[in-house]
Amino acid sequence: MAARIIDGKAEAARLRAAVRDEAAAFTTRHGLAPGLRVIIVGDDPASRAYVRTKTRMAAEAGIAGELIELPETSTTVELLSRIERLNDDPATHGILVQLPLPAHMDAEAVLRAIDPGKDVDGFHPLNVGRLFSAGRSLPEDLLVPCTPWGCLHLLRTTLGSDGLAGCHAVVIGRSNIVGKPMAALLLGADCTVTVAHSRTRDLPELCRRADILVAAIGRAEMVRGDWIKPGAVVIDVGINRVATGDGGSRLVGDVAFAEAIRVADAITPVPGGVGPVTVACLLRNTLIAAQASTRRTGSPAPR
Ligand SMILES: NC(=O)C1=CN([C@@H]2O[C@H](COP(=O)(O)OP(=O)(O)OC[C@H]3O[C@@H](n4cnc5c(N)ncnc54)[C@H](OP(=O)(O)O)[C@@H]3O)[C@@H](O)[C@H]2O)C=CC1
Ligand SMILES: Nc1nc(=O)c2c([nH]1)NC[C@@H]1CN(c3ccc(C(=O)N[C@@H](CCC(=O)O)C(=O)O)cc3)C=[N+]21
Repeated sequence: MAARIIDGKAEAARLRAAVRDEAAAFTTRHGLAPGLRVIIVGDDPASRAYVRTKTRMAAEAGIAGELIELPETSTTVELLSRIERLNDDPATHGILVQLPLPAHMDAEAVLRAIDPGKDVDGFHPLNVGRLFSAGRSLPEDLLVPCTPWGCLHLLRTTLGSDGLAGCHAVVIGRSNIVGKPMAALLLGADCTVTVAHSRTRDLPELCRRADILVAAIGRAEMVRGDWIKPGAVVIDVGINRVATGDGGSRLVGDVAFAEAIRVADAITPVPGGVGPVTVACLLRNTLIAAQASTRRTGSPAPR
């Protein structure tokens, strides 16, 4: 039987509707909408398209989103001073710096400079540390990286809230954006977790032992149908643009979808899987950051 297709687009719409209700209540209470600032450096067309989606979705959810576009030639110091100003701005509750940054910039220093309370990507070392030291339940105000949070959310909607316990989860990829935080969240959900990467031996054999397989590699359709355990749940994080015969292009994931669908119990498509849920989580994190800032100070102004 063909696998269930996990509808990330529909789930994202549900998440955004919930954010919209709470954002409206926040705005009424505080006279100020939750505010998100997305900074993009350089003019990579794909990155620009993503960030435009983020700010448009924000507006629809009642979040005041603003896109800050900086030239490729900006320096780390210039970006840091921009972040400092946003850290001090009471109307800014969430700050996201689109990655990757140009190679001449010090990305680590940039991520460290963002106020951890406004770090809606969850990439600041303080938030990373809180995530990795959390147990089964995450602190309510913790800003968790959006993509892995979205993957966990889709797994819970597919398997039920207790359906993950005891599962062997294999995560392919060990980046700070996806693989590592994904592993931390799955551990917190009582999975037995294996993290694979480019030096892992016999990856197909390892994957065949996974009840839950998360692919975050960045290689088009690398995971084949015969790597998948019958009945497994497959989460495909990969976003790869490949050329089509007619001179156009299309998006594919890291998993060979047409093969996998014949073996898996459930699978996320690309597009329409993890991507939209990632964006919904960013809005959710902005709301959480805004709410936490008022708890800290009694007003929306964080200082
Ligand atoms: N849907 C969404 O919301 C998002 C999607 N993405 C997509 O997810 C994918 C991964 O992103 P990201 O984590 O940032 O990518 P990175 O390039 O930072 O990490 C890729 C990981 O895959 C591993 N890898 C590469 N080749 C192989 C291989 N042949 N066998 C096993 N492991 C391999 C690397 O191993 P090693 O560490 O050894 O080099 C690395 O750990 C990309 O397609 C990206 O576009 C990313 C973020 C959000
Ligand atoms: N600081 C930072 N935070 C990020 O979260 C971050 C980042 N940098 N850099 C790039 C990656 C990538 N990423 C995506 C988010 C949504 C879709 C998405 O919505 N994709 C749609 C398709 C979009 C299309 O059609 O092009 C989908 O999968 O259906 C894709 C990719 C977030 N990232």
